[in-house]
Amino acid sequence: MKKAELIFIPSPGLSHLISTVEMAKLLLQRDGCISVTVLIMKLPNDLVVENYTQKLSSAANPSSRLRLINLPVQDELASNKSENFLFDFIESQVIHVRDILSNLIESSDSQLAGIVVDMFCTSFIDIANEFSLNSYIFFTSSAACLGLFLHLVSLVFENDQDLTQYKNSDAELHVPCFSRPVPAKVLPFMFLEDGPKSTKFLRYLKKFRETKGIMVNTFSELESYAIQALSTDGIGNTQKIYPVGPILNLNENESNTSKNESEEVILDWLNNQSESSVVFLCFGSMGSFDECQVKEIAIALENSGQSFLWSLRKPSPKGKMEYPKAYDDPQQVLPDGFVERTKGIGKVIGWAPQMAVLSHPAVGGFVSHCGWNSTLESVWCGVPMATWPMYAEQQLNAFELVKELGIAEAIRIDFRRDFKAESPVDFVGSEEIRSAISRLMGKDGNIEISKKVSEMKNKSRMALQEGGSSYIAQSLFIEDVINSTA
Ligand SMILES: O=c1ccn([C@@H]2O[C@H](COP(=O)(O)OP(=O)(O)O[C@H]3O[C@H](CO)[C@@H](O)[C@H](O)[C@H]3O)[C@@H](O)[C@H]2O)c(=O)[nH]1
Repeated sequence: MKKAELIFIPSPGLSHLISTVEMAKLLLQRDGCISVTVLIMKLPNDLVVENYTQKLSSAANPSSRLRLINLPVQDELASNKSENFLFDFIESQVIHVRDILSNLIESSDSQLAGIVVDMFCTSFIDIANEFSLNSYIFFTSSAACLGLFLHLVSLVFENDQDLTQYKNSDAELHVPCFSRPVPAKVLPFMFLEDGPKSTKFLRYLKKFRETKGIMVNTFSELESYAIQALSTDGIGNTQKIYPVGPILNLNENESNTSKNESEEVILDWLNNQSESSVVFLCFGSMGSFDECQVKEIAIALENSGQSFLWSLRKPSPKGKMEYPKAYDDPQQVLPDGFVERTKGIGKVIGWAPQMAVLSHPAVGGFVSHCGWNSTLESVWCGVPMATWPMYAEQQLNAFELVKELGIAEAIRIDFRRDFKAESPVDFVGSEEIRSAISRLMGKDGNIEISKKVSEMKNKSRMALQEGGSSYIAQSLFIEDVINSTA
């Protein structure tokens, strides 16, 4: 039987790549007729992604229906410091993607069923159109975020609104995917800046309308309101929405970039802590704080008396889009004597084996930047969160988690940090952090939250089982793909 081949094109960076690859693997597992080629874009000097793709390639067996093609790394872009760096980089790949698609159409023993791009890669939809291929989106954030993005597109392109009016504004927006008004303070900052970057991103998002369907890394039980709104009047278009998640990397070995601290040592340490006693702090692949804020967190942890596991990494060099790296010696930024005084109850690490940590029974709470993958991982493991968003759509996620879904404590909802770590624009004092951690970890503080998170843990697992909501959504997507190649 002729196979249907999908071409996945995630944007550069680990978080989008990992969930895309996991999505691809799941489709392969679900249907023997599907094969997938993932086109991988690596930013210059991205050793983290390099490491991940190498492990992935060496694990793939030759008969595998998952194929990886590395798009050329363009070193000259390493010196591009423009605001639009990411978009320039992605657009510079158009020519290569066109060549690859053309070759695949000629040579493949499968029929190309379409391309699946993520939110930053919709410029490739034009190429799919040239070859009369279908386009789909794999949306790596929440359904509520998707709803907001589509709403902003219609405000700008249909209602001629200028989004910069919401910068530093106390206004609230009525967004179909949210049951309550959304404060302008939690809108992704990128949209509020006057410049080519926000215009470009909005144009990318407008192209969602040209796709046949949108797979969202969420599940119906978690975001029922948003998904209902999207499926009825949220978009006003004909795309199908497929809540297919949570799509997680349960085999972390592939993405573990740990250098200083092996997973074993960390898990051994957790093994010696009592159940639900440890607060885990981790701020995603790009998360870091300046020294002042690091000290404040340390004071809060010490004053809380709570056991802790803290993934602490140093800010990337100014103006560089690099992952923060572990400190050679974290004591250089921690308060004097902190490591000594907290020995036994606390551990400071670099990159964390996050899924393994969240799955460990000793972990009772998670201070998170609210990246969507981290959010889903926390829900999957039934660990309540405290929100400390930093950039991208994380403030919106924090708002959703705390106010809409009631599954997280707030440290802050609208904290912002400059993506390029050029200047901290916000600061949280130790007492505010300590008191949120106490609420998160306290025996009485978060009963409602704990209850809801533990319900969602069960529901997230059921959603993926045969007959579950996400399983059915995956089947519908597969049916659409197979039918369109018939
Ligand atoms: O020390 C670490 C840090 C991160 N991770 C993993 O890295 C991923 C991080 O993903 P996510 O939580 O989504 O955060 P970001 O890396 O910040 O992801 C980007 O992409 C997400 C999905 O679109 C967005 O929600 C975020 O705002 C955006 O910053 C997760 O799987 C974590 O388990 C680790 O394993 N160890």
